Amino acid sequence: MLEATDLTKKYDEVQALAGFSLSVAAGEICGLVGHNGAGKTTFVDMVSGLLKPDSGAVLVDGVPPHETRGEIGISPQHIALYRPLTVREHLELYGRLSGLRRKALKAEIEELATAMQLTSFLERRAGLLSGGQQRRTQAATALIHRPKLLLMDEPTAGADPETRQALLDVVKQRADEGAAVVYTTHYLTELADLKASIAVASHGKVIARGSSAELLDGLPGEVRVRTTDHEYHRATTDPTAALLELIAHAQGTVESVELRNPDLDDLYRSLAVSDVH
Ligand SMILES: Nc1ncnc2c1ncn2[C@@H]1O[C@H](COP(=O)(O)OP(=O)(O)OP(=O)(O)O)[C@@H](O)[C@H]1O
Repeated sequence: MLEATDLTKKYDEVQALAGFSLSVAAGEICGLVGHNGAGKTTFVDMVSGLLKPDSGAVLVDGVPPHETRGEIGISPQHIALYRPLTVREHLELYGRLSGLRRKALKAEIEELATAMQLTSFLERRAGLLSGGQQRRTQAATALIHRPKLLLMDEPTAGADPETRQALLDVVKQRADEGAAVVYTTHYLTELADLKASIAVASHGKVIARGSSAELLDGLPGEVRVRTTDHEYHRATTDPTAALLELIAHAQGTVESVELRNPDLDDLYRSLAVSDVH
């Protein structure tokens, strides 16, 4: 569904994208992670057709993004709502722009408002919504026309747990219905919840790509032993051996033992992508 190949983009002296390639299939949620300034938003803007690459190509369903705008839903990183318009007017506007009319439009608005817990705010102006309500409205404008490609750039930034869960549930449902989703986030646990494949961006390119199981394979987890005297911990790919060794050398009486499998935070650290430009 999405094929991006060797994208480059330079802003004056900053090489924002330096050979960024990423493919996402229909029905797949791709979690795009990476440090601040890695190029995630630049990539999303390119796929949505807002920005032209210096070189490289983007194809959405086989054609360039500007030829298939109606099939793309975008939830930008920064809230971009029209303050005087109500939530319903936003959804009507975005729905109409994509060709939805009358009954079909009304039905989509009702269904999405319920799923995104927006029903009681439908007649409220965007300027009077709380931050979390604005986030949900923003995401809903990307979803209203059931696009084939969903670009969600940190859609849960600053959202409360309930808002976050409602959004994750709708994104999962849309992927189950066949949408390809690019989902950027700094909350790695969300990607486990979404059962997303992972793409790790660093310095303008994708440096690791696969299922989380593939990317976590071989990474060390952690063993912790707490005794009456001390707490011991060790990173290891062989938890049983590490645990026996820690217990053999621990001082005091063992109070608790904890085994932690590697998670996406470990992956992030192992790829050393936490450096900030
Ligand atoms: N309009 C612009 N003009 C100049 N430089 C820019 C512009 N937009 C982005 N950049 C630079 O390009 C690089 C990539 O930025 P981008 O916003 O794509 O990163 P990101 O991965 O989305 O970061 P974050 O996680 O902070 O949102 C950064 O160094 C940024 O400062």
